Amino acid sequence: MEEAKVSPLKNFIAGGVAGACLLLAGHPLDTIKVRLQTQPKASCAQYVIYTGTYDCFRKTVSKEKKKMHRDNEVIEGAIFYLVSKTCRLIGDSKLFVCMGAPLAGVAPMMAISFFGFGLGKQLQQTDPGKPLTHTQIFLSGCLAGVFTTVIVAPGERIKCLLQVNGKARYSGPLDCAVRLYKQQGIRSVYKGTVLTLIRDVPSNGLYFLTYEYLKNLLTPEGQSVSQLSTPKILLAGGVAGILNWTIALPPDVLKSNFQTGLVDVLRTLLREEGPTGLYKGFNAVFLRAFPANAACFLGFEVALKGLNAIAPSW
Ligand SMILES: CC(=O)O[C@H](CC(=O)[O-])C[N+](C)(C)C
Repeated sequence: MEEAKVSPLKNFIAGGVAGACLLLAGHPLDTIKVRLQTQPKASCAQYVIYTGTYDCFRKTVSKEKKKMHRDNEVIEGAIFYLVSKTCRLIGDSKLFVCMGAPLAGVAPMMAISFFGFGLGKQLQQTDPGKPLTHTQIFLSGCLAGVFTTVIVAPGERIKCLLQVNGKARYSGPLDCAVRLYKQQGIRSVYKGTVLTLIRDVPSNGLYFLTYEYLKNLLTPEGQSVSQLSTPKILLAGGVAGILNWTIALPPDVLKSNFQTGLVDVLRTLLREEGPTGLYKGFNAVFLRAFPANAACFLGFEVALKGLNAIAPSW
Protein backbone atom coordinates (compact mmCIF):
# COMPACT_ATOMS: atom_id res chain seq x y z
CA MET A 1 0.00 0.00 0.00
CA GLU A 2 1.77 3.16 -1.18
CA GLU A 3 1.06 6.61 0.25
CA ALA A 4 1.13 9.55 -2.15
CA LYS A 5 2.28 13.00 -1.00
CA VAL A 6 -0.63 14.62 0.84
CA SER A 7 -1.65 18.17 -0.07
CA PRO A 8 -4.12 19.65 2.43
CA LEU A 9 -4.81 22.50 -0.01
CA LYS A 10 -5.82 20.15 -2.81
CA ASN A 11 -7.85 18.18 -0.29
CA PHE A 12 -9.62 21.42 0.65
CA ILE A 13 -10.65 22.24 -2.93
CA ALA A 14 -11.59 18.68 -3.83
CA GLY A 15 -13.42 18.43 -0.51
CA GLY A 16 -15.63 21.36 -1.52
CA VAL A 17 -16.61 19.49 -4.69
CA ALA A 18 -17.23 16.39 -2.56
CA GLY A 19 -19.53 18.39 -0.28
CA ALA A 20 -21.63 19.64 -3.20
CA CYS A 21 -21.99 16.05 -4.46
CA LEU A 22 -22.90 14.83 -0.95
CA LEU A 23 -25.58 17.46 -0.65
CA LEU A 24 -27.14 16.96 -4.07
CA ALA A 25 -27.32 13.21 -3.57
CA GLY A 26 -28.38 13.29 0.07
CA HIS A 27 -30.43 16.35 0.97
CA PRO A 28 -33.97 15.08 0.31
CA LEU A 29 -33.48 12.14 2.68
CA ASP A 30 -31.70 14.41 5.16
CA THR A 31 -34.80 16.60 5.36
CA ILE A 32 -36.93 13.52 6.04
CA LYS A 33 -34.46 12.34 8.68
CA VAL A 34 -34.60 15.60 10.63
CA ARG A 35 -38.41 15.77 10.42
CA LEU A 36 -38.72 12.22 11.72
CA GLN A 37 -36.14 12.73 14.46
CA THR A 38 -37.75 15.89 15.80
CA GLN A 39 -41.47 15.22 15.44
CA PRO A 40 -43.22 15.31 18.81
CA LYS A 41 -43.99 11.97 20.39
CA ALA A 42 -47.74 11.29 20.46
CA SER A 43 -49.43 9.09 23.02
CA CYS A 44 -51.55 7.48 20.31
CA ALA A 45 -49.96 6.32 17.03
CA GLN A 46 -52.82 7.81 15.05
CA TYR A 47 -51.70 11.33 16.00
CA VAL A 48 -48.08 10.94 15.02
CA ILE A 49 -47.38 13.37 12.16
CA TYR A 50 -45.25 10.92 10.19
CA THR A 51 -45.53 7.18 10.70
CA GLY A 52 -42.25 6.48 8.91
CA THR A 53 -39.82 7.38 6.16
CA TYR A 54 -42.21 6.77 3.26
CA ASP A 55 -45.09 8.52 5.01
CA CYS A 56 -42.89 11.55 5.69
CA PHE A 57 -41.68 11.56 2.08
CA ARG A 58 -45.26 11.36 0.73
CA LYS A 59 -46.61 14.06 3.05
CA THR A 60 -43.69 16.41 2.46
CA VAL A 61 -44.05 16.14 -1.30
CA SER A 62 -47.85 16.58 -1.38
CA LYS A 63 -48.02 19.32 1.28
CA GLU A 64 -45.29 21.39 -0.30
CA LYS A 65 -46.76 20.94 -3.76
CA LYS A 66 -49.92 22.67 -2.56
CA LYS A 67 -47.92 25.48 -1.03
CA MET A 68 -45.99 26.55 -4.12
CA HIS A 69 -45.92 30.31 -3.90
CA ARG A 70 -44.60 32.96 -6.17
CA ASP A 71 -41.71 33.50 -3.83
CA ASN A 72 -40.46 30.07 -4.78
CA GLU A 73 -39.86 31.57 -8.20
CA VAL A 74 -37.29 33.91 -6.75
CA ILE A 75 -33.91 32.60 -7.73
CA GLU A 76 -30.99 33.53 -5.58
CA GLY A 77 -28.02 32.97 -7.79
CA ALA A 78 -27.08 30.30 -10.26
CA ILE A 79 -26.68 27.46 -7.77
CA PHE A 80 -30.04 28.05 -6.21
CA TYR A 81 -31.53 28.26 -9.70
CA LEU A 82 -30.20 24.81 -10.58
CA VAL A 83 -31.34 23.41 -7.28
CA SER A 84 -34.84 24.76 -7.66
CA LYS A 85 -35.05 23.37 -11.19
CA THR A 86 -33.91 19.98 -9.92
CA CYS A 87 -36.46 20.35 -7.16
CA ARG A 88 -39.24 20.86 -9.71
CA LEU A 89 -38.09 17.88 -11.68
CA ILE A 90 -38.75 15.65 -8.70
CA GLY A 91 -42.29 16.85 -8.48
CA ASP A 92 -42.19 20.39 -7.09
CA SER A 93 -41.32 18.85 -3.76
CA LYS A 94 -39.66 20.77 -0.95
CA LEU A 95 -37.38 17.86 -0.09
CA PHE A 96 -34.64 20.18 -1.19
CA VAL A 97 -36.04 22.72 1.26
CA CYS A 98 -33.53 25.33 2.40
CA MET A 99 -30.79 23.89 0.24
CA GLY A 100 -29.09 27.25 -0.20
CA ALA A 101 -27.96 27.20 3.42
CA PRO A 102 -26.76 23.61 3.45
CA LEU A 103 -24.85 24.15 0.20
CA ALA A 104 -23.17 27.17 1.70
CA GLY A 105 -22.47 25.01 4.76
CA VAL A 106 -21.82 21.49 3.43
CA ALA A 107 -19.36 22.39 0.66
CA PRO A 108 -17.07 24.34 3.06
CA MET A 109 -17.68 21.73 5.76
CA MET A 110 -16.44 18.91 3.54
CA ALA A 111 -13.63 21.15 2.28
CA ILE A 112 -12.51 21.66 5.89
CA SER A 113 -13.08 18.00 6.65
CA PHE A 114 -10.85 16.77 3.82
CA PHE A 115 -8.37 19.54 4.64
CA GLY A 116 -8.23 18.47 8.30
CA PHE A 117 -7.85 14.86 7.25
CA GLY A 118 -5.06 15.76 4.83
CA LEU A 119 -3.37 17.91 7.46
CA GLY A 120 -3.61 15.13 10.04
CA LYS A 121 -2.01 12.73 7.59
CA GLN A 122 0.68 15.22 6.62
CA LEU A 123 1.58 15.91 10.27
CA GLN A 124 2.02 12.21 10.93
CA GLN A 125 3.69 11.34 7.64
CA THR A 126 7.42 11.17 8.29
CA ASP A 127 8.23 9.55 4.97
CA PRO A 128 5.93 9.92 1.90
CA GLY A 129 6.85 6.41 0.81
CA LYS A 130 5.77 4.90 4.11
CA PRO A 131 2.09 4.10 4.62
CA LEU A 132 0.31 5.48 7.65
CA THR A 133 -1.00 3.03 10.23
CA HIS A 134 -4.72 2.52 10.74
CA THR A 135 -4.50 4.40 14.03
CA GLN A 136 -2.83 7.36 12.32
CA ILE A 137 -5.53 7.43 9.63
CA PHE A 138 -8.25 7.24 12.31
CA LEU A 139 -6.65 10.11 14.25
CA SER A 140 -6.40 12.21 11.07
CA GLY A 141 -10.13 11.69 10.59
CA CYS A 142 -10.78 12.69 14.21
CA LEU A 143 -8.84 15.91 13.62
CA ALA A 144 -11.12 16.59 10.66
CA GLY A 145 -14.10 16.23 13.01
CA VAL A 146 -12.67 18.81 15.42
CA PHE A 147 -12.05 21.29 12.59
CA THR A 148 -15.47 20.92 11.02
CA THR A 149 -17.35 21.43 14.30
CA VAL A 150 -16.54 25.15 14.11
CA ILE A 151 -18.91 25.53 11.17
CA VAL A 152 -21.00 22.37 11.51
CA ALA A 153 -22.45 23.23 14.94
CA PRO A 154 -24.01 26.59 13.90
CA GLY A 155 -24.77 25.28 10.40
CA GLU A 156 -26.71 22.32 11.78
CA ARG A 157 -28.50 24.47 14.33
CA ILE A 158 -29.82 26.69 11.52
CA LYS A 159 -30.46 23.78 9.14
CA CYS A 160 -32.41 21.78 11.73
CA LEU A 161 -34.53 24.78 12.75
CA LEU A 162 -35.36 25.51 9.11
CA GLN A 163 -36.04 21.88 8.24
CA VAL A 164 -38.39 21.53 11.19
CA ASN A 165 -40.14 24.91 10.93
CA GLY A 166 -39.98 25.50 7.18
CA LYS A 167 -40.59 29.18 6.41
CA ALA A 168 -43.24 29.48 9.11
CA ARG A 169 -40.82 30.92 11.66
CA TYR A 170 -37.81 32.19 9.78
CA SER A 171 -37.67 33.69 6.31
CA GLY A 172 -34.36 32.00 5.59
CA PRO A 173 -30.98 30.94 7.01
CA LEU A 174 -29.69 34.46 7.45
CA ASP A 175 -32.86 35.57 9.20
CA CYS A 176 -32.61 32.50 11.44
CA ALA A 177 -28.95 33.20 12.33
CA VAL A 178 -29.58 36.89 12.98
CA ARG A 179 -32.60 36.22 15.17
CA LEU A 180 -30.80 33.56 17.21
CA TYR A 181 -27.89 35.94 17.69
CA LYS A 182 -30.10 38.90 18.62
CA GLN A 183 -32.20 36.86 21.04
CA GLN A 184 -29.50 35.01 22.96
CA GLY A 185 -26.13 35.82 21.47
CA ILE A 186 -23.42 33.57 20.03
CA ARG A 187 -24.14 30.81 22.56
CA SER A 188 -27.51 30.29 20.93
CA VAL A 189 -25.99 30.11 17.44
CA TYR A 190 -23.48 27.54 18.73
CA LYS A 191 -26.05 25.55 20.71
CA GLY A 192 -25.30 21.83 20.29
CA THR A 193 -21.51 22.15 19.89
CA VAL A 194 -20.63 19.42 22.41
CA LEU A 195 -23.10 17.00 20.85
CA THR A 196 -21.69 17.85 17.42
CA LEU A 197 -18.18 17.01 18.68
CA ILE A 198 -19.44 13.74 20.21
CA ARG A 199 -21.05 12.90 16.89
CA ASP A 200 -18.34 14.02 14.51
CA VAL A 201 -14.94 13.31 16.08
CA PRO A 202 -15.15 9.50 16.27
CA SER A 203 -17.41 9.17 13.23
CA ASN A 204 -15.01 11.15 11.05
CA GLY A 205 -12.21 8.87 12.25
CA LEU A 206 -14.18 5.77 11.28
CA TYR A 207 -15.38 7.37 8.04
CA PHE A 208 -11.95 8.11 6.65
CA LEU A 209 -10.40 4.94 8.03
CA THR A 210 -13.07 2.81 6.34
CA TYR A 211 -12.66 4.62 3.05
CA GLU A 212 -8.86 4.34 3.00
CA TYR A 213 -8.92 0.75 4.22
CA LEU A 214 -11.43 -0.32 1.53
CA LYS A 215 -9.59 1.58 -1.17
CA ASN A 216 -6.43 -0.35 -0.35
CA LEU A 217 -8.30 -3.62 -0.04
CA LEU A 218 -9.96 -3.16 -3.43
CA THR A 219 -6.75 -2.15 -5.22
CA PRO A 220 -5.38 -5.12 -7.17
CA GLU A 221 -1.87 -6.26 -6.31
CA GLY A 222 0.78 -4.16 -8.04
CA GLN A 223 -1.59 -1.29 -8.91
CA SER A 224 -1.83 2.18 -7.37
CA VAL A 225 -4.83 3.22 -5.25
CA SER A 226 -5.11 6.29 -7.48
CA GLN A 227 -6.10 4.01 -10.37
CA LEU A 228 -9.08 2.57 -8.54
CA SER A 229 -12.15 2.12 -10.75
CA THR A 230 -15.29 4.25 -10.31
CA PRO A 231 -17.48 1.37 -9.02
CA LYS A 232 -14.86 0.55 -6.38
CA ILE A 233 -14.62 4.19 -5.28
CA LEU A 234 -18.42 4.28 -5.03
CA LEU A 235 -18.40 1.08 -2.99
CA ALA A 236 -15.69 2.28 -0.58
CA GLY A 237 -17.37 5.68 -0.16
CA GLY A 238 -20.83 4.19 0.33
CA VAL A 239 -19.65 1.73 2.98
CA ALA A 240 -17.71 4.50 4.75
CA GLY A 241 -20.93 6.52 4.87
CA ILE A 242 -22.90 3.61 6.35
CA LEU A 243 -20.29 2.86 9.05
CA ASN A 244 -20.00 6.57 9.85
CA TRP A 245 -23.73 6.71 10.60
CA THR A 246 -23.77 3.56 12.73
CA ILE A 247 -21.91 5.50 15.39
CA ALA A 248 -23.07 9.01 14.47
CA LEU A 249 -26.83 8.40 14.60
CA PRO A 250 -27.49 8.32 18.39
CA PRO A 251 -25.63 11.61 19.07
CA ASP A 252 -27.23 13.00 15.91
CA VAL A 253 -30.74 12.30 17.25
CA LEU A 254 -29.81 14.02 20.52
CA LYS A 255 -28.25 16.94 18.66
CA SER A 256 -31.21 17.48 16.30
CA ASN A 257 -33.65 17.52 19.23
CA PHE A 258 -31.43 19.69 21.41
CA GLN A 259 -30.83 22.20 18.62
CA THR A 260 -34.54 22.49 17.91
CA GLY A 261 -35.49 23.19 21.50
CA LEU A 262 -35.78 20.00 23.56
CA VAL A 263 -34.02 20.20 26.91
CA ASP A 264 -32.61 17.25 28.84
CA VAL A 265 -32.65 15.31 25.56
CA LEU A 266 -31.11 11.99 26.57
CA ARG A 267 -33.31 11.43 29.62
CA THR A 268 -36.47 12.61 27.86
CA LEU A 269 -35.84 10.43 24.83
CA LEU A 270 -35.00 7.30 26.85
CA ARG A 271 -38.00 7.81 29.13
CA GLU A 272 -40.46 8.43 26.32
CA GLU A 273 -39.17 6.13 23.62
CA GLY A 274 -36.58 3.78 25.10
CA PRO A 275 -33.16 3.06 23.51
CA THR A 276 -34.69 2.69 20.02
CA GLY A 277 -35.50 6.41 20.19
CA LEU A 278 -31.77 6.98 19.67
CA TYR A 279 -32.05 5.43 16.22
CA LYS A 280 -34.91 7.64 15.03
CA GLY A 281 -34.73 8.33 11.32
CA PHE A 282 -32.81 5.04 10.84
CA ASN A 283 -34.35 4.18 7.45
CA ALA A 284 -33.87 7.66 6.00
CA VAL A 285 -30.30 7.84 7.33
CA PHE A 286 -29.24 4.48 5.95
CA LEU A 287 -31.07 4.88 2.63
CA ARG A 288 -29.22 8.17 2.21
CA ALA A 289 -25.81 7.16 3.57
CA PHE A 290 -24.63 4.91 0.75
CA PRO A 291 -25.50 6.98 -2.35
CA ALA A 292 -24.70 10.32 -0.74
CA ASN A 293 -21.25 9.27 0.45
CA ALA A 294 -20.49 7.27 -2.68
CA ALA A 295 -21.17 10.47 -4.66
CA CYS A 296 -19.13 12.47 -2.16
CA PHE A 297 -15.96 10.38 -2.47
CA LEU A 298 -16.32 10.08 -6.24
CA GLY A 299 -16.58 13.87 -6.46
CA PHE A 300 -13.48 14.13 -4.27
CA GLU A 301 -11.40 11.68 -6.31
CA VAL A 302 -12.39 13.21 -9.66
CA ALA A 303 -11.63 16.74 -8.43
CA LEU A 304 -8.32 15.61 -6.90
CA LYS A 305 -7.30 13.93 -10.16
CA GLY A 306 -8.12 17.15 -12.01
CA LEU A 307 -6.07 19.21 -9.57
CA ASN A 308 -3.14 16.79 -9.80
CA ALA A 309 -3.24 17.09 -13.58
CA ILE A 310 -3.39 20.92 -13.48
CA ALA A 311 -0.90 21.48 -10.67
CA PRO A 312 1.18 18.36 -10.04
CA SER A 313 3.73 20.12 -7.84
CA TRP A 314 1.40 21.75 -5.29
C1 LIG B 1 -22.42 12.71 10.39
C2 LIG B 1 -22.15 13.31 9.09
O1 LIG B 1 -22.54 14.41 8.79
O2 LIG B 1 -21.46 12.56 8.24
C3 LIG B 1 -20.96 13.07 6.99
C4 LIG B 1 -21.51 12.29 5.86
C5 LIG B 1 -22.96 12.36 5.68
O3 LIG B 1 -23.55 11.30 5.40
O4 LIG B 1 -23.51 13.47 5.78
C6 LIG B 1 -19.50 12.88 6.87
N1 LIG B 1 -18.60 13.42 7.87
C7 LIG B 1 -18.04 12.29 8.60
C8 LIG B 1 -17.49 14.06 7.15
C9 LIG B 1 -19.16 14.40 8.75
